[in-house]
Amino acid sequence: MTQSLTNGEMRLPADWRDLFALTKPRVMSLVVFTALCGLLAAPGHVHPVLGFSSILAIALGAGASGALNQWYEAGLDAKMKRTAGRPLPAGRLDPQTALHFGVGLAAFSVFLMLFAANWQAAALLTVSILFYVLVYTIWLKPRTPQNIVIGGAAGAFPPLIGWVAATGSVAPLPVLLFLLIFLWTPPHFWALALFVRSDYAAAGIPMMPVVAGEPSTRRQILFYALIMAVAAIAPWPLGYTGALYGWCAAALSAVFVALSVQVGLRRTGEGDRMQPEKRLFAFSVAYLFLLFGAVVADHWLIA
Ligand code: HEM
Ligand SMILES: CC(C)=CCC/C(C)=C/CC/C(C)=C/COP(=O)(O)OP(=O)(O)O
Repeated sequence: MTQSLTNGEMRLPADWRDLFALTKPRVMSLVVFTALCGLLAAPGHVHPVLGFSSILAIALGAGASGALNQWYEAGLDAKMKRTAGRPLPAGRLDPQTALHFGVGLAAFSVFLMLFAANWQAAALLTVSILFYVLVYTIWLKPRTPQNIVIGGAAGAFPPLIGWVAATGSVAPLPVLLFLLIFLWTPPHFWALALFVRSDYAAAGIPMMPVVAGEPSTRRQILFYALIMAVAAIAPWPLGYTGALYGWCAAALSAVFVALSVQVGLRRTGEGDRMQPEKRLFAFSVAYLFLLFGAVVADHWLIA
């Protein structure tokens, strides 16, 4: 494998870039950020090297689960416009390499966590990887439109894992943060599913807009956004965070709910370019980045 120079810029050889793409780096950036915030918001002091290694373990574990997800779904991904260009359906990577990469990285991430932090964090990391790959990808996703409601729990684990890596135990605040991501996932994903519905229909994946239709999906987005807002603000009145977090959570959640009302009260997006749905999807990502940033800022202000 040689490195190639393109336009004067050093680029990774194609196969390394494909392995990297297999880890879903853009999606996992938010997973890793929420994990880092969980670790930084925990009480006590974590040695920087051990803290860094713990977050690296979560990044590698999340990446491994993304790779295994793509290995299992290569056939489905080939049927959808959004995913047809991924390394496996596009034929740039062979399935066996992807499988070995995913399993090897998953095992390495759990051992790294075991050495860098504690067995509790390593156990939680194992559960999240298995949850995403076995419970969500293999079991629920092809069977039920509730797939992301239940399976989405996998994506809610990282801040809890970060906290447990730092402290060795669970506490109310990271459990509330788990609940927040759990309730955030349906509006995050269904906003996107509304505008790529035909992709999922073509691949025969029973996502909510395909099975229950648009109006029902819109109502459910609004429902989850409302209870998510309550869960987001709750740590403040319950005394687990201060007012800085509280006001940030209230302001950000107000915008999230306002965008969800726009999506929720629309009859149909057909005939236009689904602008409100795209706005909600984009904001959902910014929302979680900012909210978790606020958890850490609030913690440092109080500490
Ligand atoms: C089962 C739960 C979830 C499902 C089904 C889901 C699905 C998706 C899909 C299909 C995309 C489109 C872009 C792509 O394919 O790369 C996406 C984007 C994204 N998701 Fe999720 N997601 C889920 C949970 C999460 C969680 C828990 C996080 C992080 C905490 C997250 C963070 C992101 C980010 C940051 C993007 C934007 C990536 C970009 O900029 O392209 N997602 N999600
Ligand atoms: C620590 C750890 C293991 C974290 C896992 C984090 C996790 C479960 C994130 C879920 C986010 C994600 C990539 C969803 C994509 O759904 P999809 O696979 O249905 O999307 P696709 O249609 O793009 O393949």
